[in-house]
Amino acid sequence: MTSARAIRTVHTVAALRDQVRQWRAAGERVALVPTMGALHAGHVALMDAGRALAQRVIVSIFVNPTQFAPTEDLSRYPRTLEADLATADAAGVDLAFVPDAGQMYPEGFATTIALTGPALGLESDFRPTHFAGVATVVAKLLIQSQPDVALFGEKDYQQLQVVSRLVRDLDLPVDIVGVPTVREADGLALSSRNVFLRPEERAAAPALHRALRAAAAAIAEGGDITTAVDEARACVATAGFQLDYLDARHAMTLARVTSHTDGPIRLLVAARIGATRLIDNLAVPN
Ligand SMILES: Nc1ncnc2c1ncn2[C@@H]1O[C@H](COP(=O)(O)OP(=O)(O)OP(=O)(O)O)[C@@H](O)[C@H]1O
Ligand SMILES: CC(C)(CO)[C@@H](O)C(=O)[O-]
Ligand code: BAL
Repeated sequence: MTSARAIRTVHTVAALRDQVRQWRAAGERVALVPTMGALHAGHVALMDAGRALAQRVIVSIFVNPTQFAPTEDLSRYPRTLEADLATADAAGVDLAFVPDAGQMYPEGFATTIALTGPALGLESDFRPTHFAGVATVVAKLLIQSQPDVALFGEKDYQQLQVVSRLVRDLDLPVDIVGVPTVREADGLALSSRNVFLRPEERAAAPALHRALRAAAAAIAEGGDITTAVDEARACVATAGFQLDYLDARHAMTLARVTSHTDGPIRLLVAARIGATRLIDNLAVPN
């Protein structure tokens, strides 16, 4: 026997706003979890964190076309709406906002957010239009739903820094909360794109996390940062990846670091294996 779902699904900004207005009138705090669907345990961790911080949790599910370049995987991005609604419902989410592209980008749409700071380099060297698309859609989602708090995964670490900067710079009245990366037992970061990995690629994939862990440990023990980064790059390549980048950066500004005194350090990597591009990152312990 299947029980009825408690989650409500809306497709329009008007219906979303109406629901949020009612919650606010009742004095309830609202959390937003923005996603592109194909939900997994990483997304559920964001929903759980939202539940702990607010009485009401909204998940948005929208595969945002403007953050994909024409050459990227927009058309094959996994779309599993029915399963996603069941997952969100089981996680205690109150509302799923599932707009279509016409709702988010009506005829004549002509506005994009321009970024510098943490958006420069790393992902932007390989996906130059990506963060403008992310920042614009995230700003829209925050303005549409006006949550008290919005949850983002550390898995997309540069995105988290870009969104945190965006909210400060545009005075958006919302707390941005980062949630630690959820991993498979072998260390691979959960990601919607992991479904594309062929068995031999899946077997090789934990090398990303292993390489970051080894480099983080070496740097934490006082080892030379450039040497540790070079060794990690070599490990990733040996495992069969083509490296886009692997670098040591300041944990908040994402400026390049070369010395232990340059601030809290984060290691970030993006690499391709077969037809799949994976990203990961790790803090260097102080
Ligand atoms: N393993 C994870 N742990 C914690 N948060 C995660 C994890 N994977 C994704 N998230 C977060 O979930 C939110 C929605 O991400 P998204 O829908 O793009 O899923 P994804 O698994 O990151 O997919 P993709 O394969 O596109 O990177 C983002 O804030 C992202 O950082
Ligand atoms: C934040 C986001 C939902 C914007 O489309 C997306 O970039 C993602 O899923 O990380
Ligand atoms: N999680 C980031 C979404 C993207 O790669 O477009």
